[in-house]
Amino acid sequence: MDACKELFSLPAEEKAEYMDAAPMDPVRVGTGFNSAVDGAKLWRDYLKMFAHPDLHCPAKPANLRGTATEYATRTRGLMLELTAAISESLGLDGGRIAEALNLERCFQILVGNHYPPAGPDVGAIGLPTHSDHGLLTLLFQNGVDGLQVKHSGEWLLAKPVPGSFFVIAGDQLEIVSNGRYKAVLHRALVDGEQARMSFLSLIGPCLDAVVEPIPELAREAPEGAQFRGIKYMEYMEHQQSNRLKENAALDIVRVHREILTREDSLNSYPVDV
Ligand SMILES: O=C(O)CCC(=O)C(=O)O
Ligand SMILES: [Fe+2]
Repeated sequence: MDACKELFSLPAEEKAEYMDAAPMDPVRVGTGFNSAVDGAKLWRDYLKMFAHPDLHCPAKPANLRGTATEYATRTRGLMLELTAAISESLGLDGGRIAEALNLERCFQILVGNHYPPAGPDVGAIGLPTHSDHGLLTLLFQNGVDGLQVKHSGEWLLAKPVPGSFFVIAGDQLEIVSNGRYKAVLHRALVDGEQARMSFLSLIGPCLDAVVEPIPELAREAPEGAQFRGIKYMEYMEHQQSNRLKENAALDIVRVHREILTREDSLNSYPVDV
């Protein structure tokens, strides 16, 4: 987190090469600071770097690469263990999801978010409502709250236990589990006085893997397969490059898809997550 803070405070010319990056470039630095998008002020600086199969990292600050390598390795190990437990919770063999998604070559990304204090600007938000495109995300924050999750139609403040990770289920988990696990809708609010930082490690399937409900789960579900198969890479490109409302990316693969009104699909933020 310190290395990340240092990166955000580097002069703009040191970060410039990563600031013009496109959604699928392996290192991206961005700011939503003070930018008005559809009337909402996004209040966030971020760093994103692909961490697996290959780690891509800005050259500065000098200690970032070492820290990121260790962080990526350890959090990946933990998420693979969680995936095995999830697999068993679905009545499958522990290795079944890892095998179906080729997790040996899983895609992993590290994200650092910095939300400066918003002061009296009550209209500012950190990150609008979305679900994460991957399988699982581990979120760690500095002691300032702001993450909210939607549960039974209500926004609840997620208060991670200090020193622990908060686990977020992503879109690929919803697909592969045939909807038994739901991708969590979440958003980040900003604090009036304190800067908030969050650091995320996300794993997804191998980019070439075609993700679909595990056949055993689809067979035992009365309504059959809830999603059609899609290559994870294509899913991610779709989610990252479109103006989508909340978790509407899942709708492109949903079999019994709800009909979106034109207004619904246009009333959206370009969410860069
Ligand atoms: O900062 C947070 O609490 C949430 C960040 C987040 O959801 C994301 O980067 O995808
Ligand atoms: Fe997220």
